[in-house]
Amino acid sequence: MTKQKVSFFWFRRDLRLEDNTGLFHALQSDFPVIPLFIFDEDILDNLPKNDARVTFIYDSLQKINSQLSEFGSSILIKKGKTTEVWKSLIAEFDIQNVFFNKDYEPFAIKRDSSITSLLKENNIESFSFKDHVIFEEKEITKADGLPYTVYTPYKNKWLEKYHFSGAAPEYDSAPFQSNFAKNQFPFPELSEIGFERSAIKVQPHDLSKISNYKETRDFPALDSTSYLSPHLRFGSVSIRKLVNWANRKNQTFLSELIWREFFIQILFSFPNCVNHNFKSAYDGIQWRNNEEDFKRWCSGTTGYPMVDAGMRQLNETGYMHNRVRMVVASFLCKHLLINWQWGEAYFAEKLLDFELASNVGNWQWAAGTGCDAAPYFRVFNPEIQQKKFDEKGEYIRKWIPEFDFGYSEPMVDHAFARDRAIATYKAGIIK
Ligand SMILES: Cc1cc2nc3c(=O)[nH]c(=O)nc-3n(C[C@H](O)[C@H](O)[C@H](O)COP(=O)(O)OP(=O)(O)OC[C@H]3O[C@@H](n4cnc5c(N)ncnc54)[C@H](O)[C@@H]3O)c2cc1C
Repeated sequence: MTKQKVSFFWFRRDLRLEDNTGLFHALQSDFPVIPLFIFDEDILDNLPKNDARVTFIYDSLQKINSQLSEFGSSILIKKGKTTEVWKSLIAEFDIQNVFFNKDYEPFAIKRDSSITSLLKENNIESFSFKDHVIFEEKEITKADGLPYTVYTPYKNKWLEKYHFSGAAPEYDSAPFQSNFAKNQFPFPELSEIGFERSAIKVQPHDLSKISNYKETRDFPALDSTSYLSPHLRFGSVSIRKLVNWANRKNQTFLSELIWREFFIQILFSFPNCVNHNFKSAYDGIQWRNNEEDFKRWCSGTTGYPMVDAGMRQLNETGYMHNRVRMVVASFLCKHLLINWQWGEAYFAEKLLDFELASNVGNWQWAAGTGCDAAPYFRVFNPEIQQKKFDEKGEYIRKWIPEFDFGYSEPMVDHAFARDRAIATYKAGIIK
């Protein structure tokens, strides 16, 4: 029997039907479109069985599947090593085209290049699209064509280009949805993928408090930020819709979305920054890397309430407020003199919104080793940060119930740690 010729749309970090660039183009191809998601064993094998991000991905796919049922279609879910999965799909289906949205992380670039080659060897055309940023790769560069490494000029150029084009185009697939293939693929249980449901949930995003973003965003007890980060990470919201909205509503909020793109373009242009100091002059810093100190930081038992509250919030919920992230990161790198890569790895394991570009970029910013980073001699005082941003101690009490009953002493004196950090950095920076 001859097989039906089909196109595939490969979902990755774009888990939505609406305003999805690659999907919009796939649905206009000459062949019915099979939506696909691959649970990639190369990523999954390193995660705990109850990983909250896997639960979120699973739930997002379920939502997509139920939306697809309205068109008599369904999503094909596979689990395995990506190359092996694609080999078996090529054998099973008569695939004409494959569409997907670009991912700029080094691992993804390598994966996509090898899958594209495999498809080509089998005479299958592949098409990739910009979807999870407004401007990608080399679209925002300095006059000499080199990437920006300082945020403010990057942002100015970004805004100039954005305003010049009016607004980010949005891609409405609705007119083409009859082109989804009419297959009924079984939707697996989470356990069939080898995972368990996590008790930690991704919160829905909330834009209701953004009108006061500038005034409220730094106060963790107000809990007034958008909770968009995991949704942007996995693409359950469209960055184009969001940026167009932010541009009308709040420029400070828009600037934060541009920070996200700044770090994505830094990672694209300087992939080495994942494992190396962005500024190699900082390679000589003699980190203390004390394992007992690291454990106290991880468990939120440093004796500094702002640091401890943040780490407990992270451990319990997979989220931490941005101001507090800055405080805990500075504390790890400066007070404890632990290499930022340890903190980055811990955040990567715990954060629901873990995103390589933003995580590495912000950690290097906090450590002073990054591009456009905080100067090394700026050492946040966790007590002053607490007084400024949680004056009444509401955030702290929420995460440290024992706070009012004789809280433990700081594990290291601030003035001593500050002097030690500055001296160590000074001695380590290669002139
Ligand atoms: C040490 C450290 C590590 C971080 N790791 C991550 C990470 O792995 N993933 C991640 O998405 N963000 C990371 N951030 C940035 C920031 O803390 C989170 O994006 C933010 O707290 C998410 O909450 P929100 O969506 O409510 O933020 P909002 O304040 O509502 O901001 C809206 C969106 O803007 C973007 N944004 C805001 N601040 C930043 C920033 N500093 N850098 C880049 N993008 C930003 C995010 O996409 C965010 O969702 C990190 C920050 C620090 C200091």
